[in-house]
Amino acid sequence: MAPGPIIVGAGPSGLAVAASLRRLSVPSVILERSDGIAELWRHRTYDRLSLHLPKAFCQLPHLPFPSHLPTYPSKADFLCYLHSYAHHFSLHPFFGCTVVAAHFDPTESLWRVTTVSDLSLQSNPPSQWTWSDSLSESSHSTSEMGGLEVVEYVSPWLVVASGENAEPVVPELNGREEFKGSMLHSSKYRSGKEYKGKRVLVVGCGNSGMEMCLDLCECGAVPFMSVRSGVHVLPREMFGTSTFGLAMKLLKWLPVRLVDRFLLMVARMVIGNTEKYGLKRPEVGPVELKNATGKTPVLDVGALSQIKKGRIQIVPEVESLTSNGAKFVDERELEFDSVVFATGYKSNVPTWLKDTDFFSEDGKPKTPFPHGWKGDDGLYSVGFTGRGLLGASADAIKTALDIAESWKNYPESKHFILQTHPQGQANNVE
Ligand SMILES: Cc1cc2nc3c(=O)[nH]c(=O)nc-3n(C[C@H](O)[C@H](O)[C@H](O)COP(=O)(O)OP(=O)(O)OC[C@H]3O[C@@H](n4cnc5c(N)ncnc54)[C@H](O)[C@@H]3O)c2cc1C
Ligand SMILES: NC(=O)C1=CN([C@@H]2O[C@H](COP(=O)(O)OP(=O)(O)OC[C@H]3O[C@@H](n4cnc5c(N)ncnc54)[C@H](OP(=O)(O)O)[C@@H]3O)[C@@H](O)[C@H]2O)C=CC1
Ligand SMILES: O=C(O)C(=O)Cc1c[nH]c2ccccc12
Repeated sequence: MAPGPIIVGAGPSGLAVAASLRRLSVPSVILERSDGIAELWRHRTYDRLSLHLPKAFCQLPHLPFPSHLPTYPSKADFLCYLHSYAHHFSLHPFFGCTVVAAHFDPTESLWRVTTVSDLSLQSNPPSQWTWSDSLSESSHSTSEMGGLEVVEYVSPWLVVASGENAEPVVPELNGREEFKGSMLHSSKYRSGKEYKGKRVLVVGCGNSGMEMCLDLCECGAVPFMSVRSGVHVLPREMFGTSTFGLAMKLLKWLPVRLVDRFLLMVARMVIGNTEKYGLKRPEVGPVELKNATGKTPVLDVGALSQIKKGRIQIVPEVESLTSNGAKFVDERELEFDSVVFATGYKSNVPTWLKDTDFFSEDGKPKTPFPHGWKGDDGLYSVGFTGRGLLGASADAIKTALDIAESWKNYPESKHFILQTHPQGQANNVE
């Protein structure tokens, strides 16, 4: 029996909800598949990554970024902040614990969460802990599975914080097996240094595709960017302030469509007509599209000027890969040394969360923002709003307040307090 809510994922969302709970004196258990916090940011992002939104829009609840950090902190700055956040709130996730199944047990009104634990990733395997309650002993069942251990955790509350970007999406292009060069997803791309002098096809023109093309360019490679349905490119800043911040301010007073018209008008003045370079704009405006589909506008950090100079070449949708390159839907055929798929990510919730219709097939809550954070029977989702870290923080605060209320009313006899945890792992409240 977990000593409080079970949180799946130790990314920014999981840490934010655990910290918010801790401030309300509610202990929690964070289950994380990786060997440390924020696996996406540590292991699945390119070297030159920095926040595209000003730090004020990316900080987690109850602890601002240090003032000495630049407006757009680097990946290293952000990771440093997340580590100090976990330290500040004494959060100790259980690492190496992949949640493989979770379901609500209506007879006991409890969530049963099955994990496969990779002991090599854990400094402190959960099975070493002792629990104060007799019930907890009976329900904390473990069994060995080769080098792995299967552990079931049980709690009245389950917080899904496994992320919208949990798994890479790679399209099943015709001819994939024939292509002889290297192929990888953007989550495996680190730097353009490895591609000096190479012709690289980047499939996808979101923030990842754009920035990797820029990186390739700066490292002496020859990038081509394949654009399928189009993209809104906006300058990162307008009138000396961040475009995102300005849009947020305008949205307080004006309808979305008017804000979009304003952003597109200023964007045209600042960066020109992007359609001229093969970057078709979607019919729907950038904010409306983000709200409706989660598709993020690109905030330009330099790629556009390389596109204008012809150093990043725009190509249409890929029709198929060939042994030494790709064919495009306009029948052109070009040679490439490597293909990088900047084709986005998906949630993995449908693979492990069973018997609930709270999440849809794409692994995100069915109920639209801002109401998608709370399901039935003590189920919560944090970080699935399509609104980045700002949305995750808002979810975390609401979730923690709601759980704290129900925790208060939960019979004292059922508060299972983890008495000893030799290496001090759980987010226990003294
Ligand atoms: C390249 C990139 C740059 C971004 N930049 C920004 C930005 O500048 N600003 C912004 O607001 N947003 C940005 N985002 C959006 C991003 O989603 C958020 O920054 C943030 O990482 C979301 O936090 P999260 O905790 O919800 O998800 P994640 O960071 O993905 O964390 C989820 C955690 O859950 C773990 N997990 C997943 N499945 C399981 C499982 N079954 N069992 C156990 N653990 C599991 C993962 O290992 C991971 O540690 C960016 C995204 C990407 C890909
Ligand atoms: N510093 C920052 O703030 C950064 C933030 N991010 C964020 O990370 C998240 C993921 O971004 P990203 O990795 O760019 O992914 P996105 O989902 O934003 O973009 C995916 C791109 O791949 C294209 N695509 C998908 N499938 C195919 C296919 N089968 N054939 C051709 N093209 C395809 C999409 O085109 P189509 O529109 O046609 O589907 C789109 O251009 C976003 O929220 C983004 O904002 C990423 C990088 C930096
Ligand atoms: O990365 C995301 O999906 C975010 O929500 C943060 C973000 C990065 N670039 C943006 C541009 C417009 C709106 C949000 C973002």
